[in-house]
Amino acid sequence: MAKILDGLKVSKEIKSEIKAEVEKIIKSKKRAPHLVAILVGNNGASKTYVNSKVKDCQEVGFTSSLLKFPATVSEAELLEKINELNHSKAVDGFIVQLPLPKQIDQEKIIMAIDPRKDVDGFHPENFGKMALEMDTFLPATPFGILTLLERYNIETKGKHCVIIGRSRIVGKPMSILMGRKDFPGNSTVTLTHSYTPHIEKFTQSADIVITALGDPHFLKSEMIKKGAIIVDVGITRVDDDSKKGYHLTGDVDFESCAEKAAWITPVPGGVGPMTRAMLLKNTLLAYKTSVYND
Ligand SMILES: Nc1nc2c(c(=O)[nH]1)N[C@@H](CN(C=O)c1ccc(C(=O)N[C@@H](CCC(=O)O)C(=O)O)cc1)CN2
Repeated sequence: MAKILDGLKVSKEIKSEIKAEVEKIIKSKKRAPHLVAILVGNNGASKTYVNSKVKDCQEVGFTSSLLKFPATVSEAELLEKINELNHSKAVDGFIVQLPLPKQIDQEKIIMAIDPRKDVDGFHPENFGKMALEMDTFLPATPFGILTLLERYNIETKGKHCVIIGRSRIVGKPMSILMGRKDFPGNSTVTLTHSYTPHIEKFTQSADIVITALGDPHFLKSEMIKKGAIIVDVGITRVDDDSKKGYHLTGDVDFESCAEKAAWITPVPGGVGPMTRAMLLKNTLLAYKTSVYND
């Protein structure tokens, strides 16, 4: 039976480490780090995520602002706000919650963010630095997965890591990070996607499988090898009769895969909370490296 990679527990440890650092900052009479989150439209999951990001900031002693825009907002309006935040001395880092409505060019928005405040690590300059193993903000979800593996002392060196999904937020950066020379990296990486025929041919030989598809129960036990490490990034809301009206399901068929794997992340309580903790880490880094904080 697989052991659990408990993202909720590790995220709490990381938050308390950050909180201790913030207490020292405040004691030395400096201002607290400040994160701004931009939310566009009414996507239920996005609302949940930004609200939890604001709550996380309160928990560790950061200040934060949540800027809400209607789904009809123009690209020009958003760009104007980004320009304002880029120049604000009071803002260390900011994020634009994705996905954005169709009329907004996501790449244009990301490109407009000052890379020094890009605590999501999505700007091409930061993505390039990540690929070249230079110091920068790492995208929160892959950063969270690496930290989770590191805290559980999971060996990645020389292992075959198969990633399912090539999104800009998870799959693509994850494929680069797992192959980097620093720990936990040094894996041999296979990046699979919707045009990969017979994905099971790859996952069956993988030491580590990372799924980021949003396809509930996609990864079945017959697709993995015994003793594999399974990381589930998928979080799908499935409608039901509960009070909330839905429950969360990952890409992994948890019950069957847990019988065969050595380690596995749960959904909820796995990668999601780690994503949030890493955003805090990046915001603290932005604060420490801010040109306004000498
Ligand atoms: N600007 C960004 N947009 C998006 C990102 C991102 O990193 N930056 N990633 C995802 C969503 N995401 C962060 O924003 C995120 C996903 C999941 C969780 C989380 O805490 N999940 C919980 C369950 C929460 C729930 O009740 O739904 C869990 O898995 O235990 C936090 C953040 C897309 N957009």
